Amino acid sequence: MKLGRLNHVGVATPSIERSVAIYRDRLGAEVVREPFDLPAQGVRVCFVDTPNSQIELIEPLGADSPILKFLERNPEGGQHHLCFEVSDIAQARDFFESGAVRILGPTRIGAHGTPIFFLHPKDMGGVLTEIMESPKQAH
Ligand SMILES: CC[C@H](C(=O)O)C(=O)SCCNC(=O)CCNC(=O)[C@H](O)C(C)(C)COP(=O)(O)OP(=O)(O)OC[C@H]1O[C@@H](n2cnc3c(N)ncnc32)[C@H](O)[C@@H]1OP(=O)(O)O
Ligand SMILES: [Co+2]
Repeated sequence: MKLGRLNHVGVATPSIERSVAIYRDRLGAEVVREPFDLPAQGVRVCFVDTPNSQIELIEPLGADSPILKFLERNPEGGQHHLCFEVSDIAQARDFFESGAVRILGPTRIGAHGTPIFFLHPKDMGGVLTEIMESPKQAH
C-alpha cells in the first residue's frame, strides 16, 4: 500500500456556522462551499479549501452521531481526525487487516463520495485516522 496525500483535517464543532465564521473572518479563508448532511455518517459537513488540502468541519447529526462523545469531552470542538488518500481502498484494508491497527467499522462512502474507513486512535498514537480512496481524476 502507498500512503497518499493528506486529503483533509477533520475538525469537530458544535456549530458549523460559527466555525465557518472563524476560518473566514479570522484566518481569511475563502469559504465557498455549502454545508451538507451525511446522515449515514451521523454528521453535517462543510469543507474549507486550502491550497493543498482541506479543513473538514463536522457537526453532529442525529442522536447516535460518532462525534457526540468527542464534543462532550471538547465542548468548543477541536481537531478530530486526519484523512489520507490511497489509490485502492480494498488493498489498503487488506494491508491494515494484516497488521496491528484496529479498523473501525465497514468501508463506507465518505464526504468526497469515495470509499473510506477509520483506524482506531489508540493504535495510531492518539490520532483518529481516516483512509479514503482518491477521487477518480476527471478525464
Ligand atoms: C465519514 C464522513 C467524513 C469523511 O471525511 O468522509 C468524516 O470524516 S466523519 C468523522 C466522524 N466519524 C467518525 O469519527 C467515525 C470513526 N470514529 C469512531 O468510530 C469513534 O469516534 C471512536 C471509536 C474513534 C471513538 O468513539 P467514542 O468517542 O464514542 O469512544 P470512546 O469515548 O470510548 O473513545 C475511545 C478512546 O479513543 C479516544 N478518542 C475518541 N475519539 C478520538 C479522536 N477523534 N481522536 C483521538 N482520540 C479519540 C477517547 O479519548 C478514548 O480514549 P481513552 O484514553 O480510552 O479515554
Ligand atoms: Co473525514
